[in-house]
Amino acid sequence: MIEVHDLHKHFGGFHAVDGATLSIAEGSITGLIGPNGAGKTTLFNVIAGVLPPTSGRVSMAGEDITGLPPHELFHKGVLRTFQIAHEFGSMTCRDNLMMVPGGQSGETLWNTWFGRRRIAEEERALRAKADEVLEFLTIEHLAEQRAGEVSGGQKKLLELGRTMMVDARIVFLDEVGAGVNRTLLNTIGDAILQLNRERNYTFVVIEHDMDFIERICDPVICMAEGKVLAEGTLAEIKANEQVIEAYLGTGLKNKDMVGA
Ligand SMILES: Nc1ncnc2c1ncn2[C@@H]1O[C@H](COP(=O)(O)OP(=O)(O)OP(=O)(O)O)[C@@H](O)[C@H]1O
Repeated sequence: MIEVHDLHKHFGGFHAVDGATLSIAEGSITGLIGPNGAGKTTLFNVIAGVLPPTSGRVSMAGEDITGLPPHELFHKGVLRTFQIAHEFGSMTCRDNLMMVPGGQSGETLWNTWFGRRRIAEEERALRAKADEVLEFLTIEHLAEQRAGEVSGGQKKLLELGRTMMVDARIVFLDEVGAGVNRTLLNTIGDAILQLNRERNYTFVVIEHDMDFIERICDPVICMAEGKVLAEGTLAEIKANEQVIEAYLGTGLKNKDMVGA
């Protein structure tokens, strides 16, 4: 579905992504792992149009999408989750979801004056959709709560929920489990699996929690120093000599990987 060919992203003389080549199969939940500083987030940001590549190519279903800005990728169903921005923290969780689709009639002055009924209908439909998403994620009780006041894990669910307000095809999740308690992490895992099975979402997931990766991801791609080291099931990756070497001595955060 997505093919990344010889992708480079340099910051000055530093090669954060250094010739990464990989493919993401349609319908998969692909895990992207690697020690700190391996270039995972940078790779995500380049694929999702947040950063321009230095060189290389990204294509989706054969179409060149290299360097397309996030809003164009959004319309093609390529979504990357973002933390709920500070300025939206004072809006309710429901409103945070309702503002995702964009392009509603209410956004033009003409429609504000003359299209009131249509706007009201669109708002009703959006509100129903947002409530459906909140229910799916088991956080319907937070509909009226300000997004800035819910827990870290609930915010992560809301971030995932934003991708459900539009017809996503592929969703990039960056450390969705960071700082999230086990129960909520299980809810997030359930939601990802369900979206994958029932709505054909393809996911690419950056995560340091190996239990989470093991539960939901196949295949797993391991990066180190800006390159792809190995691809396979988590068991295969864990047994890979190059992977073990890359993880060794990289600090506490990576200890799960080498069983230290
Ligand atoms: N805007 C930037 N300017 C300069 N260097 C950057 C920039 N963004 C990232 N880097 C560097 O690129 C390298 C890769 O960073 P990146 O965040 O992609 O790694 P990562 O694999 O996601 O790491 P982690 O697991 O710790 O989040 C790091 O050494 C980082 O310091």
